[in-house]
Parts: sequence; structure tokens; C-alpha cells
Amino acid sequence: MSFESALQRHMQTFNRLPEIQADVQALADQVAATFAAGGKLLFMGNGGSAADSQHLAAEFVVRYKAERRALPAIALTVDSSILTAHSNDYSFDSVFTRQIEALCRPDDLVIGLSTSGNSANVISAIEAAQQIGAICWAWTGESGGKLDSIADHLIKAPSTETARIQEAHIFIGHWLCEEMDRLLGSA
Ligand SMILES: O=C(CO)[C@@H](O)[C@H](O)[C@H](O)[C@H](O)COP(=O)(O)O
Ligand SMILES: [Zn+2]
Repeated sequence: MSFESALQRHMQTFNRLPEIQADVQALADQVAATFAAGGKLLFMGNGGSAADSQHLAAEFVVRYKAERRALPAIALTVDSSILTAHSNDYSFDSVFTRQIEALCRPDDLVIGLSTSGNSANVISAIEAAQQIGAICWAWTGESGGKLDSIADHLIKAPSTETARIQEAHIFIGHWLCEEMDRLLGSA
């Protein structure tokens, strides 16, 4: 694909983001309520979405722009000992589920990122978190995939192309940080 085509597809996706603005605002409201109630965020995903998970968890724990208190967020994608031991001894399909069982509490909010909406390890972990009673959001592409009928709430980036969906996801994640700074920042 030419640079011009990739940019055009990126712009088309971003021009459609207002279609999901209400969903993103609903997510921000639930994240703010989760922090206010003493809950935490748990992120997970594969490949580029694993990178997005740790990127966003860091924004909350450390800082985005404003000076504010540290906010509790964990990426389930970062502990190489857990990831390798679980995948080696059990299965990669339950690598996030096991961590959900260990770390997730009923007042937490879980965000599973999957551009296809079909990653087995994300689906399994969301089902486990629902059993615990946590609110579960899936960030997907416009089809929603299997997660469409499983997650409690969805952010469906308006594209069918993995890269464009990931670009929309990180924009949404940054805006979420922006909104938490506005609500919780002191600067
Ligand atoms: O970053 C990319 C492609 O842009 C890849 O690493 C991509 O994230 C991986 O193929 C993932 O395994 C795709 O999983 P998912 O988004 O369908 O859940
Ligand atoms: Zn990528």
C-alpha cells in the first residue's frame, strides 16, 4: 500500500471516530467511577495491542500530562516469567485468564484489546473477569468479532484493517488519559 493510501485510510478511520464518541465517553465515566471506588484497570492484548496495554497502564501509573495521584492500572502482558511459565505449563489461550484469577476484583474494570475481536486468550480472560464481577470492555475493530456478543461494552474502532484499528485504539487511550487528567488532575 502506498503512503498516500495508508494515510487516506487512517484519515477515513479518524474521520469516523465521532460515531463512537458516546461509547468512549461512557468508558471514561466508568473508568473515573472505578478509580473513585478504589478499583483498578487491567489491560490485555496481543502483539501491537500488548504494546498498547503496557503503554496505557504506564500513563495511568506514572503520568500523562497533569500532576495527579498515581492511578492503579496493570498490563497483563509484561511479566515474562508469568507469560512463559503459564504458556509452557498450561496454554497460551489462558495466559491472561490466570492473571485475571489472581489479580482481578469485582470493583475493577478490564479492557481487552483485540483488533479482530477473536483472540482466544482475551475472550477467555474477559469471561473469567465477568465471573468475578468486574466490568469488561473490549476494544475491537468495527465487526467486534466474537467479543461483540461476550464483552459487557465495546469500543469498535471504525475500520476492518488491523493497523488502522490499532491507531484508533491508541488515540482513544490517550483521550481517556486526557479525561482522567481533567477529572483527577490538580495542575
Ligand atoms: O501489531 C500488529 C499488526 O499491526 C500485530 O502484532 C498484531 O497485534 C498481532 O498479529 C495480534 O496477534 C493480533 O491479534 P488481535 O488484534 O486480532 O487480537
Ligand atoms: Zn501494529
